[in-house]
Amino acid sequence: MGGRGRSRTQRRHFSQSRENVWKRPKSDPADANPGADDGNDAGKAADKGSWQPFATQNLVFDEYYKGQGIVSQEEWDAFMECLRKPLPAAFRINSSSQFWMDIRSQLENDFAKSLQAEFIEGDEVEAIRPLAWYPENLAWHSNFSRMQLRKNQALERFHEFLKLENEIGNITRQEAVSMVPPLFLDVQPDHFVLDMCAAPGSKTFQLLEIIHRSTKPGSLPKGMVIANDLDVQRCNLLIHQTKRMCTANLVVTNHEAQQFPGCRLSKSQFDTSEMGNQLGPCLNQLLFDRVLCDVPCSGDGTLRKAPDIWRKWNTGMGNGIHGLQIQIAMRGISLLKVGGRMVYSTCSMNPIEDEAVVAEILRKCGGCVELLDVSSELPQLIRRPGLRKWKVRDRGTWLASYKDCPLSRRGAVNPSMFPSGSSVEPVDHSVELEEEQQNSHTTSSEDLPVQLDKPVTSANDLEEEVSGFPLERCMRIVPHDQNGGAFFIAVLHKVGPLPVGTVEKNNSHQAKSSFHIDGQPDEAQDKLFKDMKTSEDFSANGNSEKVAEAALEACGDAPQEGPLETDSGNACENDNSNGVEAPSEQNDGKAGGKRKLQMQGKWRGVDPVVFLQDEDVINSIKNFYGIVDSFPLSNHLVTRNSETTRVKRIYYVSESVKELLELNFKVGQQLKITSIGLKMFERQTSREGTSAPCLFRISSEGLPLILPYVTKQILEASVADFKHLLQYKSIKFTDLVDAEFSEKAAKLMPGCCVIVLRKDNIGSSNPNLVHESPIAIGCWRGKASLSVMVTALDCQELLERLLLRMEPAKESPVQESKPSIDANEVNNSDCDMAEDVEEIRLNAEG
Ligand SMILES: C[S@@+](CC[C@H](N)C(=O)[O-])C[C@H]1O[C@@H](n2cnc3c(N)ncnc32)[C@H](O)[C@@H]1O
Repeated sequence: MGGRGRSRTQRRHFSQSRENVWKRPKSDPADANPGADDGNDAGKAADKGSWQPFATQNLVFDEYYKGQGIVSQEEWDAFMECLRKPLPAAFRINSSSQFWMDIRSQLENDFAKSLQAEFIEGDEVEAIRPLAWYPENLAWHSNFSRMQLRKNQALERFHEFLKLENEIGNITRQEAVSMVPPLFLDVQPDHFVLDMCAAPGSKTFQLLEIIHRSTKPGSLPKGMVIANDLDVQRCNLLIHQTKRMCTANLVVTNHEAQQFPGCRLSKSQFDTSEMGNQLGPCLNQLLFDRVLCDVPCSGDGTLRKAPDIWRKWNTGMGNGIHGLQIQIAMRGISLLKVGGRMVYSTCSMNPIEDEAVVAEILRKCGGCVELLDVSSELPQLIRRPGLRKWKVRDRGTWLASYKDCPLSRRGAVNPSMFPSGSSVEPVDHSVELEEEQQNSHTTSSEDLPVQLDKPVTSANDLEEEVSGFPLERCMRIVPHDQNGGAFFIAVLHKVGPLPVGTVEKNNSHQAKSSFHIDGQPDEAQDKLFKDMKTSEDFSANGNSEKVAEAALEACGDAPQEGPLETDSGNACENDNSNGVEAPSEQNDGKAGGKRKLQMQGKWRGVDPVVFLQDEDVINSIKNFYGIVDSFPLSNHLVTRNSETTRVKRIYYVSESVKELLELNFKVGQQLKITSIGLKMFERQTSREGTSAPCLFRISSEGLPLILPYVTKQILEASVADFKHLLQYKSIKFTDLVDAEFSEKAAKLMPGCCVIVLRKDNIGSSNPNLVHESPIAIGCWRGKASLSVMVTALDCQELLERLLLRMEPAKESPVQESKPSIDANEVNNSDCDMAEDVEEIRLNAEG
């Protein structure tokens, strides 16, 4: 359980990322979209002021992908027709949720049947179905678009179910194809995993689920996930997403992935005997068993859910980001252990962002990395082999080889974009180049419709290069094969250490070429590049921000919209209670720093990470809740505030994360950590809270982990009392049904306590519902009553789950007699924990 709401700020970010919405065109679509003048209804909007659907045609796009041979000529129409249709909704059941089996059973036994009967009469298409290639029926495809779900009255019950479960954190709405990359990583529970470009976190969530897969309640896996993203606001979305998972094995960082720190101890720092005792053998530097490299890209695989890409799409998008993609991937390879696996993926169909990048990795790594043939893995997933032939298109001209590229364009076109990857012989072209630049008019921009009329080399006239690498082992998922989006995936295996200097060698050329922004005249680009070079902000890789920013708009897995709720708790000690808004210096979007890497201040925009060493605090918590020694607290608790007297939240970190932190301290805090561990304890702020014997309450997020180790302040409740608590939020001791429970509750110390649903009460009649972990909630023992400390939404969900489990008995909490005291009265009059309860209630109300 735990608060799963979203703050107002976050709601704004979410709504800005809405997909498939109708938008008022900023300018006449015909200005930017050749399709608008080409029989495209949408483009013919006579009334510029009216709301128009997105145009779903772009002639440059057509020409480009026909030329690249992404699909055969015979399939072209089916491919395009599918791309123009809205994307059906897909979602995943979070296997870490306590109720995942209940939810799966509800989908299989209830919705799959009722929706089918209601909507698809006589039709063979299923209304909803599990994705055959996803393990254990955990991922689902629905044949309804998000628009249909929102608008169709008859789908209301299903839509409400999706919204509630999504908000609670029991399901995650995620594009089906975006679920694929983590499945090819072969992650094990003891693996150290780096998710290089992780926000908003859909795949991070999957990775965490996998490492937690076989852990028992109350225990933690040996592995960990570091989820990194350049964009601090998107990092906050990721923190929010993953907060729904009870994990102490996650670290969120905010770096340019291509510069991700290696945290390598110098020889002098590395005292073998000391390290041997304190750190695992791999932690003299940061190396990973698995790396997910889901890079920023042009995002044209998401056209179905982000139709504005039709208008924006041009060949410069892919060409412009190719260099950055190589840099990120190469950094990933260098951080990968020998023997480790890296998945490179994009939500773009463009070979320049896909096969060309993979080929360049293989070229640079010179035999130390191999491209794996994974054709036997996930056999039910329909995919196409990667291409070995493709061409480069620059400014409306097809180029088959780098030698065809005019000198003036060699800043923007890179040898690595071509299948052979070969550069021309290194000749000094500076004089020729100067002449060419003087004579040329470089103001025409690429791909604009007017350019289409000029004679260009036809794609078929070119003598194509063919890559010597087995790129057919890459996978391209195309929309019409499975009625989904498009994705590209390559699985790489590091078989030996990289030759020294591999990563740095070619960066300068790529840094410049990746800085190409479509439509910018060469001089302008050069100037921009020079300006950046001289500006303080520019690092060797600073280019990424600009290019990534353009690509960000298009990148997949945009956060989903839905009704929102707030709750406290990301890892920033200074945050306001919503848990999403980072400290003000971090989030100053108005100052233009919206998508910037935060570098200001001593801690570069984030709060310090500090091990909680205050024995008094630790002992008071330990004694109050009777936490047994087998649950180690010392060296596992961290705060984000160096002044222990002002600590608000205490986070629990796994053994692996603890070791990582120790290493990070030793290397001078190279890692910029925005979030770490699991929020376990929170300081009481209400008047009554501060006078309780223990100043810290157990947080909802941390409760499932610590529950088996709590021996004091914990009581078992009958189903009736448990339900009443969820229903009325606060109950006087005298109103509790079970007299023994009432007596015990009155004898608890004032302050936070844990109420566990007595196990034999429910679920026994349903053989599908075998649950190991008990159902428990945090409560507050006040002067004369018990009050729940979970959000209204969580209470609602728990009540519904209990009701479903007890269905054979047809018991309904709503039909039962109400205790004599109303929850509101209790909250106001008894004033138990008034502030906290009020805060929870307000949060729940959004
Ligand atoms: C395709 S999205 C990642 C989606 C994510 N893996 C998921 O499944 O939710 C690409 C991400 O890369 C981030 N990004 C862009 N440039 C970056 C860079 N140089 N280093 C790290 N992240 C970057 C963007 O902020 C964006 O969140």
